[in-house]
Amino acid sequence: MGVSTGRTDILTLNEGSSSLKFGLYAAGPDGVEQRVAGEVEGRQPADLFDRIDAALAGVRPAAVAHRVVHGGPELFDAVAIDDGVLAQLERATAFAPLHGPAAVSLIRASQARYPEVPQIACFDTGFHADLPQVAAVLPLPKAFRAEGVRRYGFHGLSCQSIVHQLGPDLPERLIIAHLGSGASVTAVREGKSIDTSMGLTPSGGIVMASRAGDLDPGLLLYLMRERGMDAAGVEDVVDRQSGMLGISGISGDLRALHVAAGTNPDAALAIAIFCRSVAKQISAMMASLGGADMIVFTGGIGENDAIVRAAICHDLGWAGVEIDSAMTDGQGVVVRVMASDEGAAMARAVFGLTNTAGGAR
Ligand SMILES: Nc1ncnc2c1ncn2[C@@H]1O[C@H](COP(=O)(O)OP(=O)(O)O)[C@@H](O)[C@H]1O
Ligand SMILES: CC(=O)OP(=O)(O)O
Ligand SMILES: [Mg+2]
Repeated sequence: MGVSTGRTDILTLNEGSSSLKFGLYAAGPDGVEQRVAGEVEGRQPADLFDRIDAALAGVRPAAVAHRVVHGGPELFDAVAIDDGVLAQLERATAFAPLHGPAAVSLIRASQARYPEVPQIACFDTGFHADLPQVAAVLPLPKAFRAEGVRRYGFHGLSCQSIVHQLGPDLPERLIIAHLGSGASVTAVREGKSIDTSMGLTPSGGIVMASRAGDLDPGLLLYLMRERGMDAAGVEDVVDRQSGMLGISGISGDLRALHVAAGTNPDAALAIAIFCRSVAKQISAMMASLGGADMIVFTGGIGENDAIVRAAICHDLGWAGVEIDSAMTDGQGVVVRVMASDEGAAMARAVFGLTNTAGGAR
């Protein structure tokens, strides 16, 4: 994989629910360095790879890394995609209907565009693979576990990138609030995930842009029984019509909600419910960790929305959380804002994989 030069050019593709981010990283034994960054709003346009190639300016990647939200019950570590893996990924779309099919079609398109180039899947679930049973096991009949029904947890590449960036500053008890279109909160002890808000699928946990997050299961039964909805109908409601979009009736994007909030009480309510939901989940993670030393806000909202961060921290004042912890005497919980770099986490995983596998040097 061209490692003989000491650097491997890795194209990273990160398809989220609201955007497609790509990057070119030069990876070597001493780490990765980002050379190109790009983002496409929405999802896969027809000319995606023309746009990417234009941004790469003639660089031919030695590997393409794909962020895959869910690998199913067997795939957690970065893996080269062959026909067998692709079949597993297709089966795993059942666990992530909002992300899975698009990821598989992106992999196929990338294989067609770069047929000679290894395609590597990097999983959001990897960081949470070893969740302790008390967090991983869902309170259903035991037989369901055999078919892979468990808490998986997502945004793991984002969490890995935060842990990596913290380096020697990594505290024992860390809570990562990844707040983007999809949003989740993860409890990290000594660099390892010990609990996380999302469950079997990325539909669960905190309130999101258009996803409801955790719901009373009886509500789903109500929709099926009283509204006659089938699985597709329920999925559309809970994944696409709910969350801040559902509450406000206008948008799931906080930038639009802040603009509307002054005159539209439902927009203000959507923001308030989102912030409270995040604060409650952070509190839950404090229970799992026995307190917290640091909270990191990341993701599109976490990195950019100071109003939301302040509202969440206000709700957590009882726990010693202060938004500007640098101003305090160091007794409270440190609050940091950090940029998620899922691409770098993927590039590091791909470089590690190709080296440990003894890939052509
Ligand atoms: N300046 C901002 N203020 C508030 N929210 C923002 C801002 N910039 C981006 N966002 C939010 O971040 C979301 C995108 O976050 P991101 O982590 O990139 O999501 P995803 O990976 O799910 O596509 C947008 O939908 C928007 O709601
Ligand atoms: C797992 C998930 O929800 O991802 P995203 O936030 O990128 O949509
Ligand atoms: Mg994302």
